[in-house]
Amino acid sequence: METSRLPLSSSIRGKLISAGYTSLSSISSVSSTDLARDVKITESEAFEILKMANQISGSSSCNGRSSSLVNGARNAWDMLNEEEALPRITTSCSDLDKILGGGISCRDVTEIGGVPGIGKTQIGIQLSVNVQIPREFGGLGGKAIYIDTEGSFMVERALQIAQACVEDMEEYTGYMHKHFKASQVQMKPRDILENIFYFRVCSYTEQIALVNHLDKFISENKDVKVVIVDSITFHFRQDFDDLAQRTRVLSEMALKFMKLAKKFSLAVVLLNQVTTKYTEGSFQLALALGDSWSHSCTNRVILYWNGDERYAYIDKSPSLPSASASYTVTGRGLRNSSSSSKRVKMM
Ligand SMILES: Nc1ncnc2c1ncn2[C@@H]1O[C@H](COP(=O)(O)OP(=O)(O)OP(=O)(O)O)[C@@H](O)[C@H]1O
Repeated sequence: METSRLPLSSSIRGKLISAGYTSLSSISSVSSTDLARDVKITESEAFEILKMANQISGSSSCNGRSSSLVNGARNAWDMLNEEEALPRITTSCSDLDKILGGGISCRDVTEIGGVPGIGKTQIGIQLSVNVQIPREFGGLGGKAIYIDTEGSFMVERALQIAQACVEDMEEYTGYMHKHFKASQVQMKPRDILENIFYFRVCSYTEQIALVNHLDKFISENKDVKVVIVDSITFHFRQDFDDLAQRTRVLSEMALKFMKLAKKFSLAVVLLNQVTTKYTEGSFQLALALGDSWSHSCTNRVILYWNGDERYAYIDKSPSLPSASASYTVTGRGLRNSSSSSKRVKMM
């Protein structure tokens, strides 16, 4: 439930939201001293706000949320079957799909990070095209949301990748027609572009507002099966001085993405930049936003160069083994590179 529903003066509500307390759960999880310090109000005002937030969250959980909790345990066998039946979005690079367990997993938040030019945006565009591959071709027949914080999305590039995707399906159909009766490709590159909902976000406040609005947007556009954020980091690295506040706002945002992924069975892909980190006497590359952020995503894939070749490495996953695979970016999009996957880590 949102902070805006608390019966407070607009100035205090504004202070809470700009300090990153955008939901009742974020308020309920801190002490009155911390809240007073962060929001710059007196401790007795903070105490009153906490009391109000706890009362409202308590009554809303009695009205339904807690009952679903106590209804309780699911059995692990059902969970395993559900997990195995979950659709995955192909990356168009079978080596990469293989180490990802078949592609980018729906119902999860996957972070993909790497140095500039490694191909993060290319992967983002490829996934927003591939999520639309019709079910009869083994795809999801979904739509994509592309949240562009950097201005990197190139519509001409999306068209190229969409054309290649349609051509691949036509080639497959031609082959299948020779041997079986296969369906015709109905989809045109224009349809693919029409099914990418593009949002350009120019500040972190716009980013927070958009993420808060996504639940409603996806409820009205239930075919959305992937949300790409390119990149999650950009505005938060530029405009934030208070690191503790930045961590809190981002953790809240990550939680919202996780909820969306579970509620709508969709994949959330957060593209991230890299930074240098000083450890054990030397500077090393690490994904931006620090260690506390690294707990916010289910899976983490790091992209890196090995000589002239691009590689992807599964850095963190609750279900996939660490592994790396090479990939290449071609005019037609992501594809296998000539060398096969290896188990090496470069970052
Ligand atoms: N049409 C194309 N044909 C072949 N390769 C391409 C094409 N378009 C882009 N690329 C490759 O993709 C690279 C750019 O990748 P991308 O923009 O995804 O990087 P990025 O990781 O998002 O970088 P940044 O962090 O700067 O946004 C180019 O340097 C080029 O190697």
